[in-house]
Amino acid sequence: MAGIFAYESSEVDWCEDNYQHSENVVEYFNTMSSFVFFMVSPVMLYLLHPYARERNLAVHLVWFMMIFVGLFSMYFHMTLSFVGQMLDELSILWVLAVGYSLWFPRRYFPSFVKDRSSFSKMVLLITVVSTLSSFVKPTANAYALNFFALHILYSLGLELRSCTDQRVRRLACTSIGLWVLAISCWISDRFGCSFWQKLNFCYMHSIWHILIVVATAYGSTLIAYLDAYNEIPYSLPHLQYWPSDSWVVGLPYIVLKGTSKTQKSC
Ligand SMILES: CCCCCCCC/C=C\CCCCCCCC(=O)N[C@@H](CO)[C@H](O)/C=C/CCCCCCCCCCCCC
Ligand SMILES: [Ca+2]
Ligand SMILES: [Zn+2]
Repeated sequence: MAGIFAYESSEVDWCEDNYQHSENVVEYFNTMSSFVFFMVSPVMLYLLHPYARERNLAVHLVWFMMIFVGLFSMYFHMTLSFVGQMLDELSILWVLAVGYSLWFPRRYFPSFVKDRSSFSKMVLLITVVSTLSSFVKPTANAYALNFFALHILYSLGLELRSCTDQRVRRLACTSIGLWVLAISCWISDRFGCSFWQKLNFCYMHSIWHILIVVATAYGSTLIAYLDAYNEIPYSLPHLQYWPSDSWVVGLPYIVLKGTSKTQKSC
């Protein structure tokens, strides 16, 4: 039993050299870069509050749980333990489950699902079964999780087919661009380690941490915007960037310009 908590008891070992900067931290930069979860999550909780208050306070669960994803990611890279790996992967699975329950467009619900509450129960059941199955072949979990990103991109493509709003399209392009960069880093750390070792630059997984958090901030705001547009159109949702709309870098958020039932804008 103690073995599953032991340092390096996970079958996964990322490209970064182990114990390079501390004898207690296996992968120093991968551990430290997980700090970005703690920086972005509180800002997103703050920025999404007006939308969450109007739509459903459960929206806050996504970024609240992302703080735990960051915590478990730090623990995993610090120890490379089996428990760390499972906590890291299962916390991502449960964030995805909450995201799907809240935001999956109701027009794509399977025909036997009558409302969002039944859909959430179905997602809960699938997530519990997936949690149990994840112990069967733990090395396959990360690949399975990445397939959800493909499904999210596919669903976004369907949603955006008829949208001509330039702000929405720009956010979609940035989200997808960030995700492509992030997943390229993840794959190249996994499969191109000998190349990065020759360059003496084994930090692709650390860069993935930063990019995937920002991609999630962009992607989840886009999904939340489309949800607001469909589910609470009277609130007249608009996209803005924090700290300033005119800055090149910033985090997107939703401003609700209407409070009573008025017409749609996109
Ligand atoms: C309609 C559905 C809406 C759902 C929206 C929910 C969005 C948030 C979901 C997940 C957050 C991703 C957090 C990533 C944490 C990374 C921690 C990590 O690095 N773990 C690795 C080990 O250290 C592990 O190998 C990684 C496994 C792969 C995780 C893949 C997660 C899928 C990411 C989905 C991101 C959506 C971006 C949307 C872009 C348009
Ligand atoms: Ca390593
Ligand atoms: Zn990681």
